[in-house]
Amino acid sequence: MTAQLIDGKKVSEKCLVTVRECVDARVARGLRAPGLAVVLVGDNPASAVYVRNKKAACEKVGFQSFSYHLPSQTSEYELLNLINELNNNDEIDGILVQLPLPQHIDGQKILEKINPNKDVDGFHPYNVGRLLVRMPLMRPCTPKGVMTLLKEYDIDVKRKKVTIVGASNIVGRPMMLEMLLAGATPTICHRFTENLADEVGQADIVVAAVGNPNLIKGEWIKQGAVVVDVGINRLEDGTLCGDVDFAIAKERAAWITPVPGGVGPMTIASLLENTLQAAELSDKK
Ligand SMILES: Nc1nc2c(c(=O)[nH]1)N[C@@H](CN(C=O)c1ccc(C(=O)N[C@@H](CCC(=O)O)C(=O)O)cc1)CN2
Repeated sequence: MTAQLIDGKKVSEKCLVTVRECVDARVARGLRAPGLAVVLVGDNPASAVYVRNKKAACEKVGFQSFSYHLPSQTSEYELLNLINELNNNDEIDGILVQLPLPQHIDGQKILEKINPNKDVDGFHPYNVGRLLVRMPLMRPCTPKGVMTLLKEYDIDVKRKKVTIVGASNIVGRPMMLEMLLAGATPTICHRFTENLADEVGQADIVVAAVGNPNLIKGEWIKQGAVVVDVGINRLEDGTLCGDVDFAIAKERAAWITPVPGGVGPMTIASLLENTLQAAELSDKK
């Protein structure tokens, strides 16, 4: 079997067109375009690329973007003050603090300072808790993007065994909650999991989100499984690869996401959808 590719770039572009149409309709009704504040602290080169791409995407859909690039020595107190200002600014519907933050800043404290209604990353414990109790509001972007991708390709997750590899707060854990909400039976694997190969081998759907190049061996994949690779790893030669050994996995899977061009672009598409949703919430205030 050779897997069919799940094209995240194509699906993300379709999502952007839909967001653009909603923005145009809002503006035609006399409402303002949604506003997204993008906060970057320090000079992490990968973060700078992601932030640039997020701002470019805002422009494409007609959002107003507000940029805050702060020096790496910015204190936690200064950053908390900025978040407070953004929380109180009525032109700003969504606040995004690019991760990772410099080590001297307590990232969790910063994320918890964001007004949950403006938390377009969906990382605030309020929003994670809402997903847990089946009342999602702002849904974490990467897991939401994965669910959108699967839906777009008519890949039904209900009743399926899903193995998620990686238990991070931003991908693995909310991914498990999304899968549970959608009627799948998720298993989450982490650094203490014994016999990862068996857990992966039993899965109808594998979601890899560890950030470890080729950790998931192609031979582990069950014939006909769906493989979603969230890992984005830059190799020494500058090329990108995922967490799954793509060359072998694609010979066993029915469907597979490439890296790049798979889940990554969906993260940004979900961010824009969440920002639009936040603007609509704020209209109702
Ligand atoms: N505040 C946040 N910080 C981080 C998040 C997040 O969702 N919110 N996720 C990641 C980084 N990230 C978004 O911020 C992100 C990563 C990758 C992509 C993407 O489109 N990747 C491309 C390849 C791009 C490249 O050439 O490097 C792809 O996979 O095709 C978008 C967003 C950590 N921080």
